[in-house]
Amino acid sequence: MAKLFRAVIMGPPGSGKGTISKRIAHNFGLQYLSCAHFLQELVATNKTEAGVLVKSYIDKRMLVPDQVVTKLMLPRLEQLSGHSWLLEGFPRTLGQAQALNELYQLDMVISLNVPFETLRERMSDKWIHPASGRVYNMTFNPPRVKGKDDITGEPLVQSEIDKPEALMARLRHYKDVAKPVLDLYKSQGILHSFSGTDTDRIWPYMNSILSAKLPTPNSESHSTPTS
Ligand SMILES: Nc1ncnc2c1ncn2[C@H]1C[C@H](O)[C@@H](COP(=O)(O)OP(=O)(O)OP(=O)(O)O)O1
Ligand SMILES: Nc1nc2c(ncn2[C@@H]2O[C@H](COP(=O)(O)OP(=O)(O)O)[C@@H](O)[C@H]2O)c(=O)[nH]1
Repeated sequence: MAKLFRAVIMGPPGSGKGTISKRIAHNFGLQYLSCAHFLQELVATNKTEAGVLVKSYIDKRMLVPDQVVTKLMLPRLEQLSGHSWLLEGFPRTLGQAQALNELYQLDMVISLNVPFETLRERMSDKWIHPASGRVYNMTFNPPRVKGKDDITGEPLVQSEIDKPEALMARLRHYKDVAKPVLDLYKSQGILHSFSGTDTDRIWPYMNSILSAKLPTPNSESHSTPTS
């Protein structure tokens, strides 16, 4: 059996983690797990103590405490044993990275660096379908019908947290929390940073680095799914 590949993608809000993760998962046949989506699903479907606790943090857009999130994510990862995977949004903190390190040897950590001004422009053009989390950008990946989700036809909304002041605060927070995590992965020699203003220009570099490390079950081409 081919060696399993374990990767993590990191980057500030709006840097294209979700967009690029879907391309990687599609091209290389990895299982893609977004921690935020996983937590949101848990909140929606699991009315246990854990679900209620997670909801109390998500409602305030706060980070869920490390012990809580690792206790949920690590068993979820165990369900993916036998698969190569790409994690987005986990680990977010040094504590989470250390907990993950105890169980898995990561092959690669992708870090996206996108200038603030670009993030600000993107976020002012970003629309979401709240129920599914599908994300659109009015220039980069617009919905088929203006203002409507491609799958359900329901209305798209813009979020308060994507407005410039809120974005600036989220960015500052990201930098503080991510720095020790990135330092750890750098010291392990597995950090690959990609800088740029356009996902479509970053992607070919990333694709070629990944192609050297991974077999490609799917072709070079990519679709830009929104779910
Ligand atoms: N690994 C994690 N550890 C703790 N809390 C988390 C983690 N991942 C997500 N959350 C929480 C933080 C928020 O309350 C909520 C949504 O997270 P997320 O969608 O990542 O938004 P965000 O604004 O923090 O970042 P981004 O816009 O980069 O995705 O879930
Ligand atoms: N204009 C533009 N928008 C982009 C580009 N890449 C991603 N986006 C959009 O930027 C927003 C944030 O992207 P997303 O992948 O959700 O970033 P994440 O928050 O890091 O997961 C979404 O609306 C995307 O459609 C790009 O290269 N140019």
